[in-house]
Amino acid sequence: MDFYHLLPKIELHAHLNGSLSNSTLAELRELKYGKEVPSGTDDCFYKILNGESLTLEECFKKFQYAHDLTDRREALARATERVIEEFAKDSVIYLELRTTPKCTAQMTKREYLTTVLDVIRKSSENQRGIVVKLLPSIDRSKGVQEAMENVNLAIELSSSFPGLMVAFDLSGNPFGTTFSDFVPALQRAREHGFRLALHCGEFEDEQEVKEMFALGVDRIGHGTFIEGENLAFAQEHKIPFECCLTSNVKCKTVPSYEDHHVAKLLKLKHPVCVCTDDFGVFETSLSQELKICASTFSLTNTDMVEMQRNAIEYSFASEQEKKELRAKIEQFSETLSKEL
Ligand SMILES: CNc1ncnc2c1ncn2[C@@H]1O[C@H](COP(=O)(O)O)[C@@H](O)[C@H]1O
Ligand SMILES: [Zn+2]
Repeated sequence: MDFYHLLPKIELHAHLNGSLSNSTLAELRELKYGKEVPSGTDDCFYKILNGESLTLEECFKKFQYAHDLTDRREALARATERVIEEFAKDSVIYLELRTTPKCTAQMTKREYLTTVLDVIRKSSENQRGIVVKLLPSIDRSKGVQEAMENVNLAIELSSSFPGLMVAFDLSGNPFGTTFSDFVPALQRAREHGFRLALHCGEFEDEQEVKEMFALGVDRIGHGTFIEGENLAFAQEHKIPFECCLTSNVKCKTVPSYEDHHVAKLLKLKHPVCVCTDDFGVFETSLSQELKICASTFSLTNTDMVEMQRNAIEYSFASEQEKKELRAKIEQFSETLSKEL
């Protein structure tokens, strides 16, 4: 089996509903609508079911499908299980999964969040060799009131799920929203012990990045357009970047793998971790992302092991968990050096 698959990996930036593979979508579709693919099913889902290649626009439709198919507890639980299983199958040993709690016709936001948390708790009880944490997300497009609702809900539930919700994410379509409006909610999360892993500098807005830094960001999601003074600040404070290569190339926020900003960060020896973002939507895996990173920037296997070792330090795992994760990487590294 190949090195990237076997390498014990750390995933720090993955959205639950973007991480549903084609087979998971097919399974959830059957759960909701039955075996028959009804006539009139749009071509795109038909392509997904048949594993045909998709255009970018069709890839983005997967978010809509995913949201439709995870609108009730059983389906959401199944989706969460599948995502954890597929990361574990890819030798991911630590996963920080993020999701926006949603209120649907069939469930409340509280039910949404407890469903996901219950599955995560069970997955660690089953000892699948993967540690999973949850980062509740704030979807910017849903507005400030929902943001505060999410924070209050997470605060309320955190004592029932100790150690599982470690940080808050801010994501979603940023256009037409103002970051400062979300500061009170994020500040409240912070005061209650949540770290902040925000989508930051995903588009060009120097001022917004400054405001995020002023609030305090523990990790930067993407950071595509962080340059100049802001980059200097990130360097001074050693704020890690979560770099999602295929996501950025497919969304065209970077022109190519070669031109991805991770190149600049690697050169600066700035803390970075390579992540998938939405492996279902962008049809990738963490192994594949690491392989692309290594081959594009001529990194060795030793460099890639080191990248995973470093990612442990950027994670929001507890000290005990970090110790156990480090041991797994060391064990792999020793086996590797014996084979050489
Ligand atoms: C491509 N780059 C991105 N930039 C910003 N937000 C993104 C994103 N990819 C995903 N999301 C956010 O995650 C949601 C899906 O997962 P959940 O329903 O929360 O589990 C999307 O609806 C969007 O809000
Ligand atoms: Zn993201």
